[in-house]
Amino acid sequence: RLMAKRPEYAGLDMATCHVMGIINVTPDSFSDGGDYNTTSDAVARGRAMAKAGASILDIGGESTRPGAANVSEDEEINRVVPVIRELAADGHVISIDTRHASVMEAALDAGAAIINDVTGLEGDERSMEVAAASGKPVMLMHMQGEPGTMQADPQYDCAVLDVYDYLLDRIESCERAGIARERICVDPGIGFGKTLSHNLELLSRLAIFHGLGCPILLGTSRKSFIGKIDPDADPKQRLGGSIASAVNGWRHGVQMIRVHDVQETVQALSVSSSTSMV
Ligand SMILES: Cn1c(SCC(=O)Nc2ccccc2)nc2c(=O)[nH]c(N)nc21
Repeated sequence: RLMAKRPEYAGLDMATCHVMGIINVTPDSFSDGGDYNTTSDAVARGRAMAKAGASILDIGGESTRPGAANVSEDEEINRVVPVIRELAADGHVISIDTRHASVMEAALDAGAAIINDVTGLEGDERSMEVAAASGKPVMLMHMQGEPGTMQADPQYDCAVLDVYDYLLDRIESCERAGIARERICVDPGIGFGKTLSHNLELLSRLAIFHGLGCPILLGTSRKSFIGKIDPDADPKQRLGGSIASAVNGWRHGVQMIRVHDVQETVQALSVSSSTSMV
């Protein structure tokens, strides 16, 4: 009897929903002051997230928020490599959140298992070749414009179909470069060049992206669309909305969810799946 091959991505079973923990290795994310605090705090946070049930730890050294301070590629490397090295040595699955090829190379060398690029491997002309040569899984996210200006006036004919077409184009570009579809994950890029209504359209029609034949990653945690729905909520007061949008993603069959609050999200997904007759 032919055994059905269980869907897999980065060694993870794609028949279930995984939580990806966010680790921003930027001085303002952790205690201000020397790198020692930043590295050791980030490593401790990663270990806690893994213990709380995160399947992947997403490590980034450059904030992509509008108005964020610029970081040199070398500074970005100096921030993320020590953290990746320690957490990869523990055996955790690490994704490197970067749009720079040089940072991808350093992170992969330090043990990163996945490339998470908010520019869909377009932000640096060497990214595609670095990703292809690495043989590692990639995460392709949609962004309209650049982080600094993307929220000025986002325009789409139809946000869902335009994002779908972009992701299909990026997948085909990756395949031409030798990246098999089996090592590609797609992501609609909530908050990256989208108005509130664009974000809500995408969140309510996430299942369409299964048509691309790749696992789907969703990042909604603490994002400003939640603050637009509940204007009183600053980023640290958006757990309810983050959880609700994670469960919505799960309901649409999303396979990975990128969050700050791992334990709470893991619990919400466990209760959601336990209370739904499948
Ligand atoms: C690196 N990265 C980011 S950073 C933006 C962020 O968290 N903003 C934010 C966080 C907290 C509060 C307000 C805004 N978002 C995604 C995503 O949605 N998908 C993938 N694949 N990678 C991503």
